[in-house]
Amino acid sequence: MKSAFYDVDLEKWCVKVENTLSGAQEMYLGKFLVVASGENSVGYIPQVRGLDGFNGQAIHSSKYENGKKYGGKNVLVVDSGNSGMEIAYDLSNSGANTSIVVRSPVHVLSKEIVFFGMVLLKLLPVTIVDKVVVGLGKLKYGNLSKYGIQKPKQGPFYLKATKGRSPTIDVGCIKKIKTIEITVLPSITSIEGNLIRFENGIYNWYDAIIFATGYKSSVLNWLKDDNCYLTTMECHERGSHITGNQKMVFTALGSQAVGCLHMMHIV
Ligand SMILES: NC(=O)C1=CN([C@@H]2O[C@H](COP(=O)(O)OP(=O)(O)OC[C@H]3O[C@@H](n4cnc5c(N)ncnc54)[C@H](OP(=O)(O)O)[C@@H]3O)[C@@H](O)[C@H]2O)C=CC1
Ligand SMILES: O=C(O)C(=O)Cc1c[nH]c2ccccc12
Repeated sequence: MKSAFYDVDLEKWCVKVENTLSGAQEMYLGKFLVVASGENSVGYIPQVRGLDGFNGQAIHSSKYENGKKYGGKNVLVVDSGNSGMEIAYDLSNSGANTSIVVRSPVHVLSKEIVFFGMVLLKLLPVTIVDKVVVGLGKLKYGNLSKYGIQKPKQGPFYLKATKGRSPTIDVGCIKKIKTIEITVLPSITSIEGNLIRFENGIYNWYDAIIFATGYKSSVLNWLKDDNCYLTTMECHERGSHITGNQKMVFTALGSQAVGCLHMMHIV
C-alpha cells in the first residue's frame, strides 16, 4: 500500500497500491477504509543544535545491538525511558564510560512492584494503587531527586492509562547511577564537534550518542490528510471517536489520535 486519501467529491476512500508481483500501480476505491496493519512507528531523533556536525556515532536506540564496540568509549544515552535505562546499563557493563540524559520526571519501579500493582488494580482504584506502588518504589530506591531523577506529579498507572507513558522498570541502572558509574545529565543544549553541552553548564567529550527518544507514528507517511481530518482532531481517550464533521470514525486503541491510530472508516 502506497497511500490512502479521502476524495471528497467521490465520497470515497482511494487506496493506491503497488502489485508486488507485476510492479503495476493500482487504485482501489471504497466507502470504508479499515486499517488492520497495526501501527508502525519509526525511530525518533530530536533536532539538537549541532547534531549534524557531531564527530562521533549518533544512532537511534532501535539500531543499538550491544555494548561490545563501546568499551572504553564515552557514550551518552538520551533519555530515561525503558530503552534508555536498559541501554545505559548494558553500555556500562560493557566498559563504556556512560552518561544518561534525564530531561523529564520519571517513575522508577522494579518489575516486581509493577506486577504487584497490576494485581492490585484488579481490586482497587488506580489512585490507591498508584500511592502503594510509588510508596514501594520509594522504599526500594529512596529519593532519587538528589541523583537528578524527579518523580512525576501523577501516578505511574494513571500515566500509563491516560498518556500511554510507561514507568521505567529498573534493570540495574539505578544502582549504577547511585554509585556514579553512570552519570545523570539534564537536556543537551548544543553539540560542537565531539563536545556536548548540557543545560546545567557542564560539557563533556563523547564518542557516541544513543538516542533512546522513542518512536513517531508513520501513519501520516501513507495516509494523505490534506483536509486535516486527523491533524485537527484533539487527542482523545481510548475507544471510538467521531470527528466534528461526522464523516470519520476512529477506533483508536491508543490514547493519541494520530499517534495511535489503528482503524477508521467514513460513516
Ligand atoms: N523491558 C521493557 O519492558 C521495555 C519496554 N519498552 C517500552 O517500549 C516503548 C518505547 O520505549 P522507549 O524506546 O524507551 O521510548 P519512550 O517513548 O518510552 O521514551 C522516550 C524517552 O525520550 C525522551 N525524549 C523524547 N524526546 C526527547 C528530546 N527531544 N530530548 C530529550 N529526551 C527526549 C522522553 O522524555 P519526555 O517524557 O521528556 O518526552 C522519554 O523519556 C515504551 O512503551 C517502553 O516502556 C522499551 C524497552 C524495554
Ligand atoms: O511495554 C511497556 O510500555 C512497559 O514498560 C511494560 C508495561 C506494559 N504495561 C505496563 C503497565 C504499567 C507499567 C509497565 C507496563
